[in-house]
Amino acid sequence: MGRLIVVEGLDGSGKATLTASLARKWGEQGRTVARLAFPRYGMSVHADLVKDALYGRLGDLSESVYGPALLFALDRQGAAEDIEAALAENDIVLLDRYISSNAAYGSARLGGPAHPNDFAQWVADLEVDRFEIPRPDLQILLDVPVLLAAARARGRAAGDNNRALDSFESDSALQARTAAMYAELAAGQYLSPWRILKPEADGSVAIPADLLGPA
Ligand SMILES: Nc1ncnc2c1ncn2[C@@H]1O[C@H](COP(=O)(O)OP(=O)(O)OP(=O)(O)O)[C@@H](O)[C@H]1O
Ligand SMILES: Cc1cn([C@H]2C[C@H](O)[C@@H](COP(=O)(O)O)O2)c(=O)[nH]c1=O
Repeated sequence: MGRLIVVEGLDGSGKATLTASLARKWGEQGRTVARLAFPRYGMSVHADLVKDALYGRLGDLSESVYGPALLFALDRQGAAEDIEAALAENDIVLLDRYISSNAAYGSARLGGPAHPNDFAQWVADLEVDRFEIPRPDLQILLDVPVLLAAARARGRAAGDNNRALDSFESDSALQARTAAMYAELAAGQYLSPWRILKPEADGSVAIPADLLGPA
């Protein structure tokens, strides 16, 4: 049975870059790695609907906190069997965003740590207990300063006509509250143990040797 490892962090924090780098390094060690990113745009009707909500194309659903969170969760429920199968066949299943994205962004939309709420528990009850979505073995928080992540997200949007900032990405106060929520979830070991990776002064992220495991 493989390990389910998740990379979490803000929009533009470098999750896709880090997951690619982790997969390459584990592959070089001879480990088999399956990768998946959430939301599964283009693969799941729920992911495509939530994208519509993020770009204001679903009326008042965009203002809802629980509505989009339910769509994100249904996207993962639709992938649960594939994740179980990938765990049976690989050493590592590596995910770019997972259940904690829902907990962090939804709690932040309700006000973040300054307005304590039970949204993260609601997400765990829904996704892990009710939908039986596999629990992660390890979550890695890419703890990049909010302003750096925002600058990268803006830079990517400027260079790619298909990557205009969505309503979460363009809300800098939401991003700051989400960063605080991620810190809280990691400190509380939400759903699994967490590791926190911070960038070096030049923005690069060093992967600790013990995270890669024995060569
Ligand atoms: N260590 C790094 N140094 C410099 N630029 C980086 C680094 N990591 C990522 N970037 C750049 O920042 C941008 C965002 O990176 P990436 O797509 O990996 O982030 P992400 O967290 O997956 O974003 P999102 O969640 O918004 O899709 C990209 O243009 C990428 O090339
Ligand atoms: C999976 C997931 C994502 N979100 C948030 C995080 C982002 O701001 C957007 C879309 O994700 P992307 O990586 O920019 O494509 O949605 C969320 O709130 N809940 C989730 O489960």
